[in-house]
Amino acid sequence: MSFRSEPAHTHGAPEATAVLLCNLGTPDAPTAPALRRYLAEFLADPRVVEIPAFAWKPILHGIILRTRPTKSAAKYASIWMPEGSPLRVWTEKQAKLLRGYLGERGQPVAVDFAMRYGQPSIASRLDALKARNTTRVLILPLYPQYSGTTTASVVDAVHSWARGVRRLPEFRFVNQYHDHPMYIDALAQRIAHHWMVHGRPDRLVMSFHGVPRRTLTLGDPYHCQCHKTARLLADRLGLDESQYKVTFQSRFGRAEWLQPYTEPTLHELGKAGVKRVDAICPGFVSDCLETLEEIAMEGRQAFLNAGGQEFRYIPCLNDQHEWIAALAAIAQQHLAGWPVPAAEPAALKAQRERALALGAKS
Ligand SMILES: C=CC1=C(C)c2cc3[nH]c(cc4nc(cc5[nH]c(cc1n2)c(C)c5CCC(=O)O)C(CCC(=O)O)=C4C)c(C)c3C=C
Ligand SMILES: [Fe+2]
Ligand SMILES: [Fe+2]
Repeated sequence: MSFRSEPAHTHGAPEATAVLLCNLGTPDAPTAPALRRYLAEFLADPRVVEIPAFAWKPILHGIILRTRPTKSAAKYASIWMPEGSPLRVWTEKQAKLLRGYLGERGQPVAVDFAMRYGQPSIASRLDALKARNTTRVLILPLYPQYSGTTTASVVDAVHSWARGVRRLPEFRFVNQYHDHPMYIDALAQRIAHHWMVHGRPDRLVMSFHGVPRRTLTLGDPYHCQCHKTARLLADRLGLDESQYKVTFQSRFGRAEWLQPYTEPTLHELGKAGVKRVDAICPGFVSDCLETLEEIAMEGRQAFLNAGGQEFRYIPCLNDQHEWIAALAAIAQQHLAGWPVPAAEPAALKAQRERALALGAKS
């Protein structure tokens, strides 16, 4: 192990605080080679696929990475935006907007974003922050519900960057905010606004990304946190249990995942004569393949093909004002009490002179 040589600390250079928004990641292009690169990194993470490497690697490289990239690329092509992958476009926009909302004791807080898989990597953004003399970094995963498969994997990436660095910044990590009142409020307002325009459905389906069921029995709080988010949101909207349903989507592989599964549920609702369904994905804060293709396209078809009459997908929080305000509050709550270095003597002198000019007693 060797640590990089680094420039000596530049005395007098302002030390900075930064918030790094971390999302899952996405391919660079809707093409099979880009998907192969992305999925190879993603699916090799032992946090994501908990199968011993000797058993998993032959399946990943021999089967999955030969077949899935072409199929997935076509799906990505159907949702790609002129500026790029929706997940990246929205995450970048959230970072840009959040920059305008944050300020700490007169010190500006830098805001950047990174992806756990693909680009811009967490390591590359931490390098950039360090080069700007950032000495405090708040890691804010864009996952409201904690899961070992996602949140903990972001922490792993930060630690693996840290292993090669001589002079480390201080870190703080946001673990979860599934019940944060401003997050719940932003979701409620999203839905209420949608209902003001389109009217209320017969059933609101709240679909969360799934994880293997085994992780629940092994102690992952994800399932409970999804249900708590849903219950708080339903309370806030005045829905009783017959008016909404919590489901889990995106099952991968043959093992059992959290149930009930989203698509079969939509099919059953259509078959049971439920006429109108709205779907929202409260665990995703940025629209992406899993929401725009799997729910808004495939989910809609499942419901309509089974006899349902109207299906509306309610978009993610994306760049909604209430959501960025919630992110700012979450960041500020975690930045609170973080000691910042005493002001430079020159700044203190200028401050004193301003105070004297304003009539303060010396
Ligand atoms: C293989 C197991 C997977 C686990 C466990 C998993 C957990 C998990 N994922 C998200 C959020 C997202 N996942 C997305 C895509 C995606 N997820 C998996 C697999 C697992 N996810 C795959 C193979 C893919 C790739 C898409 C495909 O080929 O079908 C995305 C969208 C990314 C995008 O580019 O749009 C998100 C977001 C969470 C929150 C989570 C656990 C809680
Ligand atoms: Fe996923
Ligand atoms: Fe999917």
